[in-house]
Amino acid sequence: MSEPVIELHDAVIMQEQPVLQGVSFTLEKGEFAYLVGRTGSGKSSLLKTLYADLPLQQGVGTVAGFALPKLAPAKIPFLRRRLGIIFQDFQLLSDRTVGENLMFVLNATGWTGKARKQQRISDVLARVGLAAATNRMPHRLSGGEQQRVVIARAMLNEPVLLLADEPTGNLDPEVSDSIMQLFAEINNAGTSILMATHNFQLLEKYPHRVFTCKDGQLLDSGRR
Ligand SMILES: Nc1ncnc2c1ncn2[C@@H]1O[C@H](COP(=O)(O)OP(=O)(O)OP(=O)(O)O)[C@@H](O)[C@H]1O
Repeated sequence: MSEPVIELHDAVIMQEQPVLQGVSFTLEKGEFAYLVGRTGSGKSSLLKTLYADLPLQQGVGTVAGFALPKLAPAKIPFLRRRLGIIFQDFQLLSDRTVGENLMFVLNATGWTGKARKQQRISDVLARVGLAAATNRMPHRLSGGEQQRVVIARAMLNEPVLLLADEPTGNLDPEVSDSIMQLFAEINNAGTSILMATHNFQLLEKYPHRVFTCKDGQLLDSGRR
């Protein structure tokens, strides 16, 4: 069997003080899991630890094959290249077209060859149903379309894992549904997904494994 995409053992998730303690879980290749819990319970902090925005100071763990404790700063971009990271607020560069936003990431992650890069941009935009949006400015797109561009951007480097923090937080139910369907397609193609959400309707409608942050611990509620 291939190694898990995420493996944490007895990890402490730290902000200025411990947020979650004794965190142990694995997420297998191709698995989809939700991360739920009240405001301030530690969902974002856990995700930040997984993409090395917060250091893992206690416990052991690997993400996408990178050992998290003592991960050298120079290695962090290589870890992030294996991940797709998606937030609630879209964080597209507002002064560049959709295509330029995606080109920016390809250039920053070492892609070469103009035709190859343009082909990759066309491919990911087609995958999220926005083939015609290359030359549009982000603010001319709806919230749902902007989130699709963010997902396209996250897919550029064929990540093994998508980490999504409230990806439907600003979207109405219908648009949230279409984002979930897109996630399902991405997941079915083999990418693991860990998604923090407050939206329990999505959990009911698209059942997957559920992790709950509660009282400083991470509980594995199993599949709903
Ligand atoms: N940058 C920071 N510096 C210090 N403490 C922080 C920081 N960010 C979050 N915290 C604290 O860490 C704890 C967990 O916050 P976190 O943002 O991980 O929760 P969350 O479950 O994602 O909340 P929400 O659902 O509101 O996004 C909270 O007590 C919060 O105050």
